[in-house]
Amino acid sequence: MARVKLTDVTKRYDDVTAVDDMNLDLKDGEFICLVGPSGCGKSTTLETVAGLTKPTSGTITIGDREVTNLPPKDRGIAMVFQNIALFPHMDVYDNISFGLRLRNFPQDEMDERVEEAARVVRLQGMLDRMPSEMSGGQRQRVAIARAIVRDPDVFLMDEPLANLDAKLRVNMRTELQRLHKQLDTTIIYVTHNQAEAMTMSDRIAVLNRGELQQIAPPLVCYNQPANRFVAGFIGSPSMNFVDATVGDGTLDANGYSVSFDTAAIDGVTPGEAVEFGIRPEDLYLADNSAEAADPSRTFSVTTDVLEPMGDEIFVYLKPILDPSGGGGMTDFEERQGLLMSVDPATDISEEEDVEIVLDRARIHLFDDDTGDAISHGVVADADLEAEAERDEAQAD
Ligand SMILES: Nc1ncnc2c1ncn2[C@@H]1O[C@H](COP(=O)(O)OP(=O)(O)OP(=O)(O)O)[C@@H](O)[C@H]1O
Repeated sequence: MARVKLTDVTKRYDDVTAVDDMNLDLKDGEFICLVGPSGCGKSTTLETVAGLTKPTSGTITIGDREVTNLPPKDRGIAMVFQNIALFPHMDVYDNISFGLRLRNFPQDEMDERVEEAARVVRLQGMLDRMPSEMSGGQRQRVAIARAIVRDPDVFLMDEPLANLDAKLRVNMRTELQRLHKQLDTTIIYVTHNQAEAMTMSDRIAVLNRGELQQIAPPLVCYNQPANRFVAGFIGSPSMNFVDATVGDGTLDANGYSVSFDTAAIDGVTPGEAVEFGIRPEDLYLADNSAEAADPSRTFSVTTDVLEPMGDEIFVYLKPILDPSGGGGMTDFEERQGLLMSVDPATDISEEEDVEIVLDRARIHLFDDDTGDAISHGVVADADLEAEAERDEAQAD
């Protein structure tokens, strides 16, 4: 295992900046996922570490060696790609040991390494099988074993599970986590799959347009996104965003006000336009009259389409209208309504008028211009206490 460091790495292709001034510092043994929309520079970043692409500027260090100008074979890395290219005419043993044979490894050491790698990926007893006699998942494990035998300091994986069916993907995900624990190797892993990134990584690096947006443990990216982009990208379904104005101790959107401790947040002033974000699971149906009677906490909405997902129901809400009746159409109305996720046992139907509550401790505020996060879940203590008292009184 080895520390991997990218310092000011930029990669340009003619007029495209694929990677823009990337700085990453990965600890020994860390599992990092690179995520972001298509074309954001994930693969290019990985290729610069692999030595398959030379950065336009910047340096790359693996362990204590600068490798920026070294060929791939001298970097102590092994790669596993999406399209596993096993040699069809070779059995599993020969496929796994291919790289070692090229390096003229002695037979007994080669046997030992292949056996060990096969054990780690649970392919013992299959060494004389041909690739055509194996399932997609088994073939993928051969590809991983081929990387393991090289005993690399760093594994680079580019969508290694992308071609597998959903069930196998989940199995392989746990296999990779086990492998990481067992080998204790630094892994840089490119994926489109959020579940993979959330479950496997020590930290997620979120990229957009070649730029690093945030690198942090999965739950930090989820709960404290650095900016609106990360907030919208991490989490499925996506966070709801609403244009709002900062009031005096309130957050106002479309004629509604939520009491909000604006004084506790640095850098926002009354009258300022902000964007607030709330995740679908942080919206609730008002289920007691104390909540419903408190206009600072509830909104009257009409349900639109319902999507029962098995473990939850996605409830699309029609856009909220200004309760004063004034104002008419607003830009909020032209936007999509909010999405709420509720328990599958909830008694709810389409076209139903409901009162919803939003969990104020889970509101994210973003700068309207830069998209940078201003705050996450700031609620005045006094408000929370008052709410708790009302809820308690209601319960009695
Ligand atoms: N060899 C190349 N020549 C020119 N442009 C390239 C080359 N390789 C990548 N690019 C461009 O660089 C940008 C980043 O590409 P990259 O493949 O790194 O993105 P990615 O995040 O891995 O995308 P995906 O998720 O679709 O695989 C894209 O705009 C792409 O078109």
